[in-house]
Amino acid sequence: MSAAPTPTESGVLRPSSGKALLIDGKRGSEEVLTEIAEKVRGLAGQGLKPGLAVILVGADPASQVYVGAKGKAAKAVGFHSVQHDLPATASEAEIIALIRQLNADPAIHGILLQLPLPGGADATRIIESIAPEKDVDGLHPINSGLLAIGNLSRALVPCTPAGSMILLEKAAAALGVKLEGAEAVVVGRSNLVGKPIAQLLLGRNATVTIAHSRTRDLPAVVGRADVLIAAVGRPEMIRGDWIKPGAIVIDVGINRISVPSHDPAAPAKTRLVGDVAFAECLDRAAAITPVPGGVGPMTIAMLMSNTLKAAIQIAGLKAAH
Ligand SMILES: NC(=O)C1=CN([C@@H]2O[C@H](COP(=O)(O)OP(=O)(O)OC[C@H]3O[C@@H](n4cnc5c(N)ncnc54)[C@H](OP(=O)(O)O)[C@@H]3O)[C@@H](O)[C@H]2O)C=CC1
Ligand SMILES: Nc1nc(=O)c2c([nH]1)NC[C@@H]1CN(c3ccc(C(=O)N[C@@H](CCC(=O)O)C(=O)O)cc3)C=[N+]21
Repeated sequence: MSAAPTPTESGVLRPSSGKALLIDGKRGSEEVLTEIAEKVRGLAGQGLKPGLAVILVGADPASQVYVGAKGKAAKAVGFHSVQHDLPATASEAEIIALIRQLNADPAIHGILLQLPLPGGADATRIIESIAPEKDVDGLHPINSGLLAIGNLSRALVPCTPAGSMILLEKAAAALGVKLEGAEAVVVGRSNLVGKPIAQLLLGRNATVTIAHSRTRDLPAVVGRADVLIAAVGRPEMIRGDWIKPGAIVIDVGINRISVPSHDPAAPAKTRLVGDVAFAECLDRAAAITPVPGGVGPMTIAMLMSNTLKAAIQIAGLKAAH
C-alpha cells in the first residue's frame, strides 16, 4: 500500500515517490476566496459591495447545482448575490430584457448566464447583450478580444481557464519547471475553455498546440506535451500511456458516469471523472489535478475574483466621470 500524500505549503500534495503530485483545487480555491473576503471587508468601508447576478434558464439538475454553489460562494465572501430563474420556454428577447435591467442596476457588477441553454439554443446574441464590464464569464467578444491582444489587466478572463492557470503555476513552482518555452497541448477548442486557456498559455510564452475532434493522431500530439490541458467532455478519453513522462496534467473535464452496481435492487450510483484516465497517469505525470477537487472548485473562486475585479473597475469608471 502506498503512503498517504502529505500536504505541502503550496497546496500541492506530495505523494509517495514515483507518483505524480496532486494539485489541490479545493485548497487553491479556499486561498483565493479568503483573500477576496478580506478585500470585500476593505471595500465595505468605501461603501462598495460587489454584486453578482446568476441567470438560470430551465431546470437542468447539474446547472442547478452549479448555480447554487456560485450563489453560496458569493454570499460567503460578502457579495450581494441574486439568482434569476427563467423557464425553459423563455425567449431570447425575454432573457435579453432581463440582462438590460441588470446592466442598468448599480447594485450588480457581475452577470453570469449559466450555459448551456435548454435545447442547445444559441447564446451568442444574449452574451453580446451583457455589458462587457459586467461579463464575469469573460465570453463577450470585447473580453475575448482583450484576452487575445494580451490586455489581461482590463480583460475579464473566463473563470475555468483562469483557475486552471493558477493550478498550473502552482504545479510548475512545486516542480521547479518553467512554462516559458514549454510544449503545451490543449485538447478542446471551445470559447468557454479551450481557446482562452490556449491564449493564457501563449501569454506565459509556452509553445501552444490546440487539438480537437479533427486532430490526426491525438495520442502522438498529446505525447509531445510538457503541459497537457484536457477540456474535451469525454470520460477518461486520454490514456496514461499517451502522456509524456514528467508532464503536468490539468484535467478540466467534469463527466458524471454511472457506476455498475452488483445489487440490481440498489439505486444506480454515479461518480465524477475527468477527461484523463487519472489512475493510469499517476505513474507517468509529474503533477495532475484530480476530479473532483481540481479545476471545478477553482472555477467558482475565479467567478468571485472576476466579480470583485468588475466591481472595482466599474467604481473606478464612475469616479472618473
Ligand atoms: N471544471 C470546470 O469548472 C468546467 C469543466 N468543464 C468541462 O470541461 C469539458 C469541456 O467543456 P467545453 O469546452 O465546454 O466542451 P465543448 O463540448 O464545448 O468542447 C469540447 C471540445 O473537445 C473537442 N473534442 C470532442 N471530442 C473529441 C475527441 N474525440 N478528440 C479530440 N477532441 C475532441 C471538441 O472538438 P470540436 O471543436 O472539433 O468539436 C471541442 O473543441 C467538459 O467535460 C465540461 O464538463 C467545462 C466548464 C467548466
Ligand atoms: N456560463 C457558464 N460558466 C461556467 O463556468 C459554467 C457553465 N456556464 N456551465 C457549466 C460549466 C461547469 N462548471 C463547473 C463549475 C464548478 C464545478 C465544481 O465545483 N465541481 C466540483 C464537484 C461538484 C460535484 O460534486 O458535482 C469539483 O470538481 O470538485 C464543476 C463545473 C462551470 N461551468
